[in-house]
Amino acid sequence: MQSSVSLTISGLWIERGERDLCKDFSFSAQSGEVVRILGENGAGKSSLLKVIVGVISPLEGKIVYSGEDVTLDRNPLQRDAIYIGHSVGVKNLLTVAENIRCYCPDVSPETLDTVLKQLDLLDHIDALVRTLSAGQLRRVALARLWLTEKTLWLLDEPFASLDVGAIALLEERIQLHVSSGGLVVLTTHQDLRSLSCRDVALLS
Ligand SMILES: Nc1ncnc2c1ncn2[C@@H]1O[C@H](COP(=O)(O)OP(=O)(O)OP(=O)(O)O)[C@@H](O)[C@H]1O
Repeated sequence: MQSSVSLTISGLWIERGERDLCKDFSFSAQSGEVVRILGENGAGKSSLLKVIVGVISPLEGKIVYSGEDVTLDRNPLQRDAIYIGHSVGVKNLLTVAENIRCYCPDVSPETLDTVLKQLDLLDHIDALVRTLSAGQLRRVALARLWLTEKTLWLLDEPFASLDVGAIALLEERIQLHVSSGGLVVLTTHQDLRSLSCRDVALLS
Protein backbone atom coordinates (compact mmCIF):
# COMPACT_ATOMS: atom_id res chain seq x y z
CA MET A 1 0.00 0.00 0.00
CA GLN A 2 1.28 3.49 -0.89
CA SER A 3 2.25 5.34 2.29
CA SER A 4 0.34 8.61 2.02
CA VAL A 5 -2.14 9.79 -0.58
CA SER A 6 -4.36 12.79 -1.20
CA LEU A 7 -7.27 13.64 -3.43
CA THR A 8 -8.30 17.14 -4.42
CA ILE A 9 -11.27 17.92 -6.60
CA SER A 10 -11.98 21.46 -7.68
CA GLY A 11 -14.66 23.17 -9.72
CA LEU A 12 -16.29 19.88 -10.70
CA TRP A 13 -19.33 19.94 -12.91
CA ILE A 14 -21.01 16.71 -13.96
CA GLU A 15 -23.82 16.49 -16.50
CA ARG A 16 -25.87 13.29 -16.72
CA GLY A 17 -28.94 12.87 -18.89
CA GLU A 18 -29.16 16.65 -19.35
CA ARG A 19 -29.11 17.16 -15.57
CA ASP A 20 -26.44 19.30 -13.97
CA LEU A 21 -24.93 17.58 -10.93
CA CYS A 22 -22.26 18.79 -8.52
CA LYS A 23 -21.96 22.18 -10.19
CA ASP A 24 -18.75 23.85 -8.98
CA PHE A 25 -18.15 21.11 -6.41
CA SER A 26 -14.81 20.97 -4.60
CA PHE A 27 -13.34 18.88 -1.81
CA SER A 28 -10.04 17.62 -0.60
CA ALA A 29 -9.09 14.55 1.43
CA GLN A 30 -5.99 12.68 2.49
CA SER A 31 -4.72 9.46 4.03
CA GLY A 32 -6.30 8.71 7.40
CA GLU A 33 -9.72 10.05 6.47
CA VAL A 34 -13.12 8.56 5.80
CA VAL A 35 -15.13 10.99 3.69
CA ARG A 36 -18.87 10.36 3.52
CA ILE A 37 -20.61 11.97 0.55
CA LEU A 38 -24.09 12.97 1.60
CA GLY A 39 -27.02 13.94 -0.58
CA GLU A 40 -30.59 13.10 -1.49
CA ASN A 41 -31.50 10.35 -3.94
CA GLY A 42 -30.39 11.52 -7.35
CA ALA A 43 -28.06 14.23 -6.02
CA GLY A 44 -25.12 12.68 -7.86
CA LYS A 45 -23.18 10.72 -5.21
CA SER A 46 -22.68 7.61 -7.38
CA SER A 47 -21.85 9.82 -10.36
CA LEU A 48 -19.19 11.59 -8.30
CA LEU A 49 -17.49 8.30 -7.38
CA LYS A 50 -17.63 7.23 -11.03
CA VAL A 51 -15.98 10.48 -12.05
CA ILE A 52 -13.25 10.05 -9.43
CA VAL A 53 -12.40 6.54 -10.63
CA GLY A 54 -12.71 7.56 -14.29
CA VAL A 55 -15.79 5.58 -15.37
CA ILE A 56 -17.45 8.81 -16.53
CA SER A 57 -15.95 12.18 -17.41
CA PRO A 58 -16.95 15.53 -15.94
CA LEU A 59 -17.87 18.52 -18.05
CA GLU A 60 -15.48 20.68 -16.07
CA GLY A 61 -13.18 20.46 -13.09
CA LYS A 62 -9.79 19.31 -11.98
CA ILE A 63 -8.83 16.10 -10.16
CA VAL A 64 -5.45 15.93 -8.46
CA TYR A 65 -4.27 12.68 -6.88
CA SER A 66 -1.24 12.78 -4.58
CA GLY A 67 0.02 15.95 -6.25
CA GLU A 68 -0.48 14.72 -9.82
CA ASP A 69 -3.13 16.17 -12.14
CA VAL A 70 -5.15 13.10 -13.19
CA THR A 71 -8.06 14.94 -14.80
CA LEU A 72 -7.28 13.59 -18.25
CA ASP A 73 -5.55 10.36 -17.26
CA ARG A 74 -6.83 8.57 -14.19
CA ASN A 75 -4.24 5.74 -14.40
CA PRO A 76 -2.12 6.85 -11.42
CA LEU A 77 -5.25 6.99 -9.25
CA GLN A 78 -6.66 3.72 -10.62
CA ARG A 79 -3.46 1.87 -9.76
CA ASP A 80 -4.04 2.70 -6.07
CA ALA A 81 -7.83 2.45 -6.01
CA ILE A 82 -10.57 -0.08 -5.63
CA TYR A 83 -14.08 0.99 -6.61
CA ILE A 84 -17.09 -1.02 -5.52
CA GLY A 85 -20.33 0.21 -7.01
CA HIS A 86 -23.96 -0.74 -6.57
CA SER A 87 -23.58 -3.80 -8.76
CA VAL A 88 -20.59 -5.11 -6.70
CA GLY A 89 -18.80 -6.33 -9.84
CA VAL A 90 -19.05 -10.12 -9.63
CA LYS A 91 -19.05 -12.58 -12.52
CA ASN A 92 -22.20 -14.66 -12.19
CA LEU A 93 -20.91 -17.79 -13.87
CA LEU A 94 -17.87 -18.09 -11.61
CA THR A 95 -17.68 -19.42 -8.07
CA VAL A 96 -16.92 -17.32 -5.02
CA ALA A 97 -13.25 -18.40 -5.02
CA GLU A 98 -12.90 -17.87 -8.78
CA ASN A 99 -14.39 -14.38 -8.51
CA ILE A 100 -11.91 -13.39 -5.84
CA ARG A 101 -8.98 -14.92 -7.70
CA CYS A 102 -9.87 -12.82 -10.77
CA TYR A 103 -8.90 -9.73 -8.78
CA CYS A 104 -6.40 -11.27 -6.37
CA PRO A 105 -4.60 -14.00 -8.36
CA ASP A 106 -1.79 -14.37 -5.82
CA VAL A 107 -3.90 -14.94 -2.73
CA SER A 108 -2.87 -18.08 -0.85
CA PRO A 109 -5.52 -20.73 -0.11
CA GLU A 110 -4.99 -20.14 3.63
CA THR A 111 -5.55 -16.38 3.38
CA LEU A 112 -8.57 -16.87 1.17
CA ASP A 113 -10.07 -19.32 3.67
CA THR A 114 -9.42 -16.94 6.58
CA VAL A 115 -11.12 -14.01 4.86
CA LEU A 116 -14.06 -16.09 3.67
CA LYS A 117 -14.47 -17.44 7.18
CA GLN A 118 -14.55 -13.91 8.62
CA LEU A 119 -17.24 -13.06 6.11
CA ASP A 120 -19.20 -16.27 6.73
CA LEU A 121 -18.67 -17.35 3.12
CA LEU A 122 -16.42 -20.36 3.60
CA ASP A 123 -19.30 -22.81 3.14
CA HIS A 124 -20.00 -21.11 -0.21
CA ILE A 125 -16.43 -21.06 -1.52
CA ASP A 126 -17.29 -23.30 -4.49
CA ALA A 127 -20.80 -21.97 -5.06
CA LEU A 128 -21.60 -20.03 -8.23
CA VAL A 129 -22.15 -16.45 -7.16
CA ARG A 130 -25.49 -16.33 -8.99
CA THR A 131 -26.80 -18.68 -6.28
CA LEU A 132 -25.96 -16.23 -3.47
CA SER A 133 -28.21 -13.75 -1.68
CA ALA A 134 -27.75 -9.98 -2.10
CA GLY A 135 -25.94 -9.69 1.23
CA GLN A 136 -23.69 -12.65 0.42
CA LEU A 137 -22.84 -11.08 -2.95
CA ARG A 138 -21.83 -7.90 -1.22
CA ARG A 139 -19.69 -9.99 1.14
CA VAL A 140 -17.85 -11.39 -1.92
CA ALA A 141 -17.07 -7.79 -2.88
CA LEU A 142 -15.86 -7.15 0.67
CA ALA A 143 -13.50 -10.14 0.45
CA ARG A 144 -12.01 -8.46 -2.62
CA LEU A 145 -11.73 -5.21 -0.68
CA TRP A 146 -9.88 -6.94 2.19
CA LEU A 147 -7.53 -8.80 -0.16
CA THR A 148 -6.54 -6.22 -2.78
CA GLU A 149 -4.05 -3.99 -1.07
CA LYS A 150 -5.29 -0.69 -2.44
CA THR A 151 -4.89 2.60 -0.62
CA LEU A 152 -7.92 4.46 -1.96
CA TRP A 153 -11.28 2.80 -1.35
CA LEU A 154 -14.21 4.26 -3.33
CA LEU A 155 -17.33 2.61 -1.97
CA ASP A 156 -20.84 3.27 -3.25
CA GLU A 157 -23.42 2.23 -0.63
CA PRO A 158 -21.09 -0.45 0.81
CA PHE A 159 -23.47 -1.27 3.68
CA ALA A 160 -26.45 -2.03 1.43
CA SER A 161 -27.95 -5.51 2.03
CA LEU A 162 -25.56 -6.28 4.90
CA ASP A 163 -26.82 -7.56 8.24
CA VAL A 164 -25.87 -5.92 11.54
CA GLY A 165 -22.82 -8.13 12.07
CA ALA A 166 -21.42 -7.49 8.60
CA ILE A 167 -22.04 -3.74 8.93
CA ALA A 168 -20.04 -3.73 12.19
CA LEU A 169 -17.26 -5.75 10.55
CA LEU A 170 -17.08 -3.38 7.59
CA GLU A 171 -17.05 -0.29 9.80
CA GLU A 172 -14.18 -1.87 11.76
CA ARG A 173 -12.23 -2.69 8.58
CA ILE A 174 -12.68 0.81 7.19
CA GLN A 175 -11.40 2.27 10.47
CA LEU A 176 -8.42 -0.09 10.41
CA HIS A 177 -7.69 0.81 6.79
CA VAL A 178 -7.57 4.56 7.42
CA SER A 179 -5.58 4.04 10.63
CA SER A 180 -2.89 2.38 8.54
CA GLY A 181 -2.73 5.19 5.96
CA GLY A 182 -5.67 4.45 3.67
CA LEU A 183 -8.22 6.92 2.33
CA VAL A 184 -11.89 6.01 2.01
CA VAL A 185 -14.56 7.94 0.12
CA LEU A 186 -17.99 6.41 0.51
CA THR A 187 -21.67 7.08 0.05
CA THR A 188 -24.33 5.74 2.36
CA HIS A 189 -27.84 6.48 3.51
CA GLN A 190 -27.15 4.28 6.54
CA ASP A 191 -26.63 5.63 10.08
CA LEU A 192 -23.14 4.57 11.05
CA ARG A 193 -22.55 3.18 14.51
CA SER A 194 -18.88 3.44 15.27
CA LEU A 195 -17.19 4.84 12.18
CA SER A 196 -16.07 8.46 12.35
CA CYS A 197 -16.29 10.23 9.01
CA ARG A 198 -16.05 13.70 7.61
CA ASP A 199 -19.27 14.57 5.85
CA VAL A 200 -19.24 16.34 2.50
CA ALA A 201 -22.65 17.41 1.20
CA LEU A 202 -23.72 17.29 -2.43
CA LEU A 203 -26.53 19.73 -2.99
CA SER A 204 -29.13 18.80 -5.59
N1 LIG B 1 -26.58 6.22 -16.90
C1 LIG B 1 -27.25 7.37 -16.71
N2 LIG B 1 -27.71 8.09 -17.73
C2 LIG B 1 -28.37 9.25 -17.55
N3 LIG B 1 -28.60 9.77 -16.34
C3 LIG B 1 -28.18 9.10 -15.27
C4 LIG B 1 -27.49 7.87 -15.38
N4 LIG B 1 -27.19 7.44 -14.15
C5 LIG B 1 -27.68 8.36 -13.30
N5 LIG B 1 -28.27 9.34 -13.97
C6 LIG B 1 -28.92 10.52 -13.40
O1 LIG B 1 -27.97 11.24 -12.65
C7 LIG B 1 -28.55 11.73 -11.45
C8 LIG B 1 -27.68 11.34 -10.29
O2 LIG B 1 -27.66 9.93 -10.15
P1 LIG B 1 -26.73 9.23 -9.09
O3 LIG B 1 -26.94 7.77 -9.21
O4 LIG B 1 -25.36 9.76 -9.21
O5 LIG B 1 -27.38 9.80 -7.74
P2 LIG B 1 -27.17 9.35 -6.23
O6 LIG B 1 -26.98 10.59 -5.42
O7 LIG B 1 -26.11 8.33 -6.12
O8 LIG B 1 -28.58 8.71 -5.89
P3 LIG B 1 -29.06 7.57 -4.85
O9 LIG B 1 -28.95 8.15 -3.47
O10 LIG B 1 -30.47 7.36 -5.26
O11 LIG B 1 -28.20 6.36 -5.07
C9 LIG B 1 -29.98 11.19 -11.40
O12 LIG B 1 -30.85 12.22 -11.80
C10 LIG B 1 -30.00 10.10 -12.41
O13 LIG B 1 -31.23 9.99 -13.04
